[in-house]
Formats: sequence, C-alpha cells, structure tokens
Amino acid sequence: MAQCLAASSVARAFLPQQQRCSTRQQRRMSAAAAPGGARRQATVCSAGIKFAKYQGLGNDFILVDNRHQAEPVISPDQAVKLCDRNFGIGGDGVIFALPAQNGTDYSMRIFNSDGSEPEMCGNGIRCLARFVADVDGSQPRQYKVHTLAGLIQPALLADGQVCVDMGEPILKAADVPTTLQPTQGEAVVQQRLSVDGKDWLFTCVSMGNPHAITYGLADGTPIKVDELDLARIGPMFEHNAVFPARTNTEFVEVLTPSHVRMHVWERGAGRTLACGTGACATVVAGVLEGKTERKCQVDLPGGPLHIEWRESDNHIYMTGPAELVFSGSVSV
Ligand SMILES: N[C@@H](CCC[C@H](N)C(=O)O)C(=O)O
Repeated sequence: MAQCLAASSVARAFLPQQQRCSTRQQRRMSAAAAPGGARRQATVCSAGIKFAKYQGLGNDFILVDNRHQAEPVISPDQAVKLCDRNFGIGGDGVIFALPAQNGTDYSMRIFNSDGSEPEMCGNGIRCLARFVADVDGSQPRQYKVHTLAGLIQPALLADGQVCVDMGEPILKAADVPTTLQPTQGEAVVQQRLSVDGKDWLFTCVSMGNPHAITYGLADGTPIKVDELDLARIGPMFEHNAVFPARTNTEFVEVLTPSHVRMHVWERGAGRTLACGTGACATVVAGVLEGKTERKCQVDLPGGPLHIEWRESDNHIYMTGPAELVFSGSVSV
C-alpha cells in the first residue's frame, strides 16, 4: 500500500511528490499560506496520502502535513493499520501538523499505534519541528506549537539537535491522573504499588500525558533495566486500576545523579526505543526522590536525551535528535 521513496531529504523526496499530484488528481487538495509567505499544497491526492517517516532515538512516527484543514486526514483506525510493522508503514504513532491555534505557529496531534490519542509526545514534537522546517525550507526555526497538553516550544539547534521547552510538570495526583494516595503535598512520590507479586515504589508525573516512574522496590532493591520482562509486566502497569487514563511506565536505573538508564512501556504503543515525555518525567521523579540532579542524561534503548528541569521557571527542557527516515505516499 505504501509507495516509499528512498530519500535523504524531504526537499528531494516529499516536495517533488507533492507537485506530482495534478489538479485533476486531487481529491481534497487545497492551498494554505505557510510562514514566510510560501504556498503549501495539501496532503491528499489520488496517489494517496503523502507522509514522511521520522524517528527520534528510534521512537518512530509517520508525519502528515495536515495544515490545510483542522481535522486529521487519517482516522484512528487507519493510523493503527499504517503503524503496523508488517502490513503497514510501521511506526509508534501518526503525527499531524495542523493549523495554528491560540496564537501559535502550528498545532500537533498524534495517534498512538493502538489508535488512542495522547496529549503530547516529546520525541514526536522534535520530529514535527524538523518535518515542518524540511517541508517549508524556511525560517523560523523556533516554533510555538499548540498541543492537547498546551503550548510546547521546539527550537532547531545549529548542531542538528532539537531543544524543546516542554513546559511545567503536573504533580497533583488527581490531574496526572492517579488514584494512588499523595505522599508529598498533593504529589505521589515513592508510593507503593503491588504488581506481579512485588511492591514497587512509584512517583507519578504528568507532562500533559501520564507517567508512573519507578526507581526500585519498597524493600530497597534498585531497578536493573536489562533484567525486566517489559512485554509481560508492562501491560500490568498500563492497565492498572490506579491509573484511570492508563499510564506510560518508566523503569529507571541510576548510574550517577546526572546520568540514568530508563526503559519504557508506553501507553498505547508498548515497548518503544525512547520516550521524550517519559525522560522528562523520569528526571522530575528523580529530583523529587533525591536520586538525580536537575540536569541529567537519560539513556534510552535508542540513545541519550539531555533533560533539564530548570529551577528559575519550573520548565523542563529536552534536547535530542530528530531525523528523516524516508517519505512516500500511501492509500488508506
Ligand atoms: N513516545 C512519546 C509519547 C507518546 C504518547 C504516549 N504513548 C501516551 O499515550 O501518552 C514521547 O516521546 O513522549
């Protein structure tokens, strides 16, 4: 179903293909003004829906330029099919660049590979910033993006990395949300949760989307990330009744206070190679538990993210890569 063009840049592959969709072929084609005055054509024509696949540390997404209309051109059910690694393009989610809202440059929405819609995606928003910059080939290189988690601000750095102002963490238990009892004010920090015959200690943090982070068991046993059977235990946390909106679950091993290893079981996507919001939540939990410093490198299976929870503004800053894999068109 996918016509994939091997390509080293969106400028070489994505844009020429857009141009190949003639007026007669268009099913739902419109034009919209892009920043800098450039005219942009929509994503859908008879050749299918144009996409570009990006990855941030192996957390991979199908990106769709949906800035011509407010509603995503792909449904959650179609997203499930496209994300299938055998019968589709393959991906941890489908991300849409959408028209601006609330004074921002663009909006972003994402469907997980199971078709559910999360509020935010950290690796995804780095990919979105790189995608929009590649498609438009123009300034600005700093964006204000409206998400279901509020305003998020990615900036492309000269060295190719993307730094994202992820906003403030949410710690109030009811807002994470979790029904675990708060232990520090309204926050759930190192609270016990019995799963799979063990008592785990969990800190709960929302980055717009919910995260439950464990650095170890109640008996003092630290996490060894390589020893976890995530495929077996991950769903027991994701679907636990104490997380009414389900949860992303992070398992963390401390190397030094400024360097940890983290493996993640994502809500709606399962085991992934990296989770940006999860890395941010990991450092917030590490600071609250007295295990990490505010500036901390988080090593994920797909590579490192650099996280800072800044004291001056209470915002979290995440820096990491975002790269094009290939682009093409697909019929759904
Ligand atoms: N991988 C993402 C998180 C994507 C959303 C998550 N699965 C959820 O349902 O909350 C990231 O990099 O943050």
